[in-house]
Amino acid sequence: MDELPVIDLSSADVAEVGKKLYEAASTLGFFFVDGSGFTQEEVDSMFKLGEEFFARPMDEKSKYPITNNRGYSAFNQEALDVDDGKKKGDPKEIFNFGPFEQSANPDRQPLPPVFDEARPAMAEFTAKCHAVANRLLEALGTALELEPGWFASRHELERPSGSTLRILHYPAMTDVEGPADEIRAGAHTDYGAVTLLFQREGQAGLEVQSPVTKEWIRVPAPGSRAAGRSAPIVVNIADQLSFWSGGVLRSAYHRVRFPAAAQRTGKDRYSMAYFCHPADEVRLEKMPSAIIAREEGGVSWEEDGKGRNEDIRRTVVDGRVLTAGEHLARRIALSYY
Ligand SMILES: O=C(O)CCC(=O)C(=O)O
Ligand SMILES: [Fe+2]
Repeated sequence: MDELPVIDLSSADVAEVGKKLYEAASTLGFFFVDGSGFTQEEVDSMFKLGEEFFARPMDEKSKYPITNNRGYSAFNQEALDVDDGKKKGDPKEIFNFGPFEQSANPDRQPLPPVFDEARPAMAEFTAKCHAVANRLLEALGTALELEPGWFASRHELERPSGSTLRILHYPAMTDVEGPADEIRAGAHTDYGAVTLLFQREGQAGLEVQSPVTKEWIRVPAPGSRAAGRSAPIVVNIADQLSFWSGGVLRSAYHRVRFPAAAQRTGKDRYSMAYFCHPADEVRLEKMPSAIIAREEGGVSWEEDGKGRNEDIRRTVVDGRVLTAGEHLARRIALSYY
C-alpha cells in the first residue's frame, strides 16, 4: 500500500482525520480506510452470498435483468469505459441492489432467493456502508470548513437516490490473447459522491490512474490488520464530489486489469462496491467552502479528462443545472448494451 494512504476512521481526532481525507481526496482521489467498524465476518458473509448467486445457472440469473441500475448484468453487458469506442462490454458479471430502505425504494426490488432470504442482513450491511460514507464525508467537511451536517443532509438514507450496493464477479479466463483481454473493467470514474470498495485478500486487480503522470497504479488487496477489523476498505472520490468542488476533489479514473499470467492461474476475483450517492434532486452546484474557493485553478477535472467523453462532465445542459439523479441517468445510458 506504499502509494495509497491508509486513514484510520476510528481515531477520535476528527479534525486530523478530515485533514488526511482532504489531502488524499485532492491528490489521487483513492485511499484506504481502516477502523470503519466492519468486521471481516460481516464482509465475508456478503461475499458468500455473491459467490452462491453467481454460481447459479444463467437462466436463473437472467430472470433479474438490470433495469434502472438494479439487478443482474451479464458478461459483456456493461462497458465502463465510454471512451474507447470498442462497443464491447466488460468481461465481468454484477448484481446491483437499490436502496433497501423502503421509503427510498417504494417499488421493492425483486431479488433471487439467495439474496431475498438475506434481505435483513443485506439491508443492515448497506445501512452500515451508508453510515461509514457519511462519517467520512462529515470528517472531510471539517477540513473543507463546511457547516456540520452539510454532507449528511444531502445523503439521507430515506430519500430516493442512486445509492447502490454492487457485487462483482470476474471469472478466470484462460484464453487471454492480448493486452485488451487483460482489461476486465474499463477505465471510468464513479457516478456518485464516494465509493467504498471491498476486496478479498490477495485478489488484486484494481488500478487507479495518477491525474499527474497518467500512470496506472496497482491497488493491493491486503488482509485484516487488527483482530476484529475487516481488511482496509478502498475509498474513491466520485463525480459528485468533483462537481461540488470544481474539480479540487478528484473523481479518480480506475479500472480492473489482470495480467495474462494471473488469469492463467484460473482464479476468479470477487469484489463489492457501495456507491454512495446524494439524494436524486441534489443539484450539481459548488459547495460553500472557502477552502475550495482558494484551491480552485489548479489542475482541473476538465483538464484531467481531456480527450475523454466531455458529455459526462457537464453540470449544465440547455442552461439548466443538472441534478445528481440526472447525472446518474446520463452515465448509465452510456454504459450498457
Ligand atoms: O471490481 C473492482 O475492484 C472495481 C469495480 C468498479 O470500479 C465499479 O464497479 O465501479
Ligand atoms: Fe468504479
